[in-house]
Amino acid sequence: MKEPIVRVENVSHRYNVQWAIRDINMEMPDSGIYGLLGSNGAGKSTLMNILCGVLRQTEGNIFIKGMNTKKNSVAAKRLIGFLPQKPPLHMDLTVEEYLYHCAGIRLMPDEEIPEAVENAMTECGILHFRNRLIRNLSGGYQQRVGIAQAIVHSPELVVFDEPTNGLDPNQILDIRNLIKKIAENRTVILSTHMLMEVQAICDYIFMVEEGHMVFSGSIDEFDNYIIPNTVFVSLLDAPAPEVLLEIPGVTKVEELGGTKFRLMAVDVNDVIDQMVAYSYKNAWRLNEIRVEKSSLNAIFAELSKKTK
Ligand SMILES: Nc1ncnc2c1ncn2[C@@H]1O[C@H](COP(=O)(O)OP(=O)(O)OP(=O)(O)O)[C@@H](O)[C@H]1O
Repeated sequence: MKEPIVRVENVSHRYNVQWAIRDINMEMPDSGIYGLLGSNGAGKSTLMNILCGVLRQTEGNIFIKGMNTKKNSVAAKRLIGFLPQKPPLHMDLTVEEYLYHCAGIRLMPDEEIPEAVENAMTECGILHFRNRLIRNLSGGYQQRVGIAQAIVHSPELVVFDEPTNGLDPNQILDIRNLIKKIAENRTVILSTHMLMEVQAICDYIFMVEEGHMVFSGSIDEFDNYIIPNTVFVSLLDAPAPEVLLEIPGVTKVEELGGTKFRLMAVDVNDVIDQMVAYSYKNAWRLNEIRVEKSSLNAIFAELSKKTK
């Protein structure tokens, strides 16, 4: 059986007396973008730092391609690239000098470094700034350099801790596009407190609240987790709401004004089939019907309440 890229088993961490994360389990079998979502102080950075070997967990184990990071920390770290929340940039070096330095501390063989630095600068769109001091770059380009240092040694797993924090909207879009490109042939873990960010670029979500994992799954599963889907209908010759409530599978009817309704459903697909059939039979003149998904914001608020 193929080893997952990342396996986190019962990991807990305590700073002094206070537990920051408790009994975290995660598995990332393949390439793609895995979002680690949580509000401020939820434990994201603690988990990222442990995953990348910057911090040693109090309890539990982490396996990178089957290697236990406690026992094979150097070999595991070769497979990981990390952009921490505060990028470890050296402002007085040029972009190229800095990336040579980073490739060196990742123990790359000397002869492989020039090509690796060239590739990382090309991938991150900073080739034209190779001779510029990092301090003279904009925030967005400094972040690109931070990303370049995370991929210079061609890691299979790249971990970004809040990579778009503090950037302006255009820079955020640029960095997200770059992360998507990087994830085409690597596994990427991205931590964020922004639901929009997860929605925009992630394939899977892990959500932590107050140190506990409260959800893991795909975006669709996340969306359906707490609040059931609802069906929006518009009928030109609508019956009374009580009549709609009699349709099998409809649990609640909300009037939206005019001849529009929101139907709460046990199974939305089933209710759509029923609604089409009933409308045809009773000549309600169905004008529009569609599934309404709960916003991630609503789910986030519900999940946060659940852990309180
Ligand atoms: N070095 C430390 N010493 C003591 N407590 C810490 C330390 N670092 C983090 N904590 C505490 O651990 C908990 C989790 O913090 P962490 O930074 O991992 O959360 P986070 O989700 O990354 O939040 P943020 O987005 O604000 O960085 C918080 O209660 C925080 O105060």
